[in-house]
Amino acid sequence: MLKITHLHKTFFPNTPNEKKALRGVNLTLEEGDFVTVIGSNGSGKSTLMNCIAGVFYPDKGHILIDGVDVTRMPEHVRAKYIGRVFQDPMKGTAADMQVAENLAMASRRGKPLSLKWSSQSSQLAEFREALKELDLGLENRLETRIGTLSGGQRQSITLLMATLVPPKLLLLDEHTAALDPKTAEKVLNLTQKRVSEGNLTTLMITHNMRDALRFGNRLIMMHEGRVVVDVKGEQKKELTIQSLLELFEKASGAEFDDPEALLTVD
Ligand SMILES: Nc1ncnc2c1ncn2[C@@H]1O[C@H](COP(=O)(O)OP(=O)(O)OP(=O)(O)O)[C@@H](O)[C@H]1O
Repeated sequence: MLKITHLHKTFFPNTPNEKKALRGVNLTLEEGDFVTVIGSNGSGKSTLMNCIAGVFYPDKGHILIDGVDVTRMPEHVRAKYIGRVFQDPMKGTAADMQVAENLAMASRRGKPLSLKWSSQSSQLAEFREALKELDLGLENRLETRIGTLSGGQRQSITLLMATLVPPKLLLLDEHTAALDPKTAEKVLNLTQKRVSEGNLTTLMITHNMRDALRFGNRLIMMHEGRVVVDVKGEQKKELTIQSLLELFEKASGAEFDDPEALLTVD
């Protein structure tokens, strides 16, 4: 489904500020893989996601989504394959547009771009049903401007929009980090539901090790621009924070003197 080979990305090459963000990432995801991604600050997690989404191109290597080489495909063109939710609840939705208008836009993924949207009652009923699932009382607020909603409500709608037309790949970049714990839990449970119902191939970056262990069928850990730990299936189910730290130390040669300084445990 997703095949990444020898991906390299260096920012400000050949300058005193040179930063090798990706140093040969290899990663293959099977259809339906739900992969949690952890790693210390600056290990390359967001850069990897940005390369996959086409925010910028890698210097070397290839990215294939469902057999299509998207490595140098413009971001707006490959957007038809990808659903994305960012850390910032203000991103991903159009604040000045109504809830229904935002959802209508999302329902047109992969179709020709058009700003025109007609409120077909069948579509409105579909949106109402989908909003009901969120359990946030939004099903009767289709005409509310998104900008007036709370961060948690907005992030839930962004998640809904990212999955309304099932994407080939769902990218979640610390999408609950800016929410209070209770709301974060709700959005994570919604994530789990949407991913398993749609059998969505998903990459979810998190700084929370418990969430990384709790969700998904596979976990990868990045360090200095590489994937250093990749655990799946039964082995993933049996992982504990302690065994994960040991795996990391073995694979990277680095020591976690203070794990909490690198990753949030709670
Ligand atoms: N657009 C950019 N321009 C310049 N440098 C960048 C850019 N994006 C990332 N970097 C640098 O590349 C390195 C990897 O950053 P990246 O954001 O991918 O790490 P991360 O693992 O997502 O970290 P965090 O957990 O802190 O979000 C860092 O040194 C960062 O400063």
